Amino acid sequence: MNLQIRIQQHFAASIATKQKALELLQEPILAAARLVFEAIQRDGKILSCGNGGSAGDAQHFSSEMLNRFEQERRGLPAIALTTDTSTLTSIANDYSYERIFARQIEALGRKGDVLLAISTSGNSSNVNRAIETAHDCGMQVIALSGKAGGSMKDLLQNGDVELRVPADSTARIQETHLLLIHCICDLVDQMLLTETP
Ligand SMILES: O=C(CO)[C@@H](O)[C@H](O)[C@H](O)[C@H](O)COP(=O)(O)O
Ligand SMILES: [Zn+2]
Repeated sequence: MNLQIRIQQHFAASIATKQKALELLQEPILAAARLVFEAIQRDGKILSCGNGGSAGDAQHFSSEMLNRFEQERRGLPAIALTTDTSTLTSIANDYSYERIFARQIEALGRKGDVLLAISTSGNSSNVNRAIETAHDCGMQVIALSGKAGGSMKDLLQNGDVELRVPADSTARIQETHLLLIHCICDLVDQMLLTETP
């Protein structure tokens, strides 16, 4: 098989997924950025989590908050719950893998904080436990998902935002999640830069 055709197919599918996402997700992207902005305004923070590629996305987001995105501005409060291997391995070992994020939220989550929960299937039980615990702490949730939304969609409450990418391929969903994250970072920067002191 001509491998160049596969490259062309990957690009075409990625572009088509992003185009469809643009048509469906503009309002929820704006709502997600508002949740992040409002949390920062009330001295809250953003916790983020996900597995595999989505763990990378959780860290990508927190680094853009803590350091910066494209504009010069103060560092913003965010913690990726995916990075501390001592904490992750001890929770998984002493309790269960399902609790690796929830246990950290019990310790760190405060009313007014926001959880960025990332799962392409919506069926990762550790991410879903994190959502339940975030709600117990009085936090709102931004859910980045895909496919049919999985069990994650049934956990969301009023005030949460679901950004479900209209695709079935994990890779296409992940590529679009990163675009959504960059949109949110940019919108938050715009909101911060135009806020009246
Ligand atoms: O990056 C990829 C596949 O592109 C994988 O590492 C993928 O993230 C892992 O299989 C995850 O465990 C999938 O979890 P989820 O997106 O269904 O929550
Ligand atoms: Zn991947």
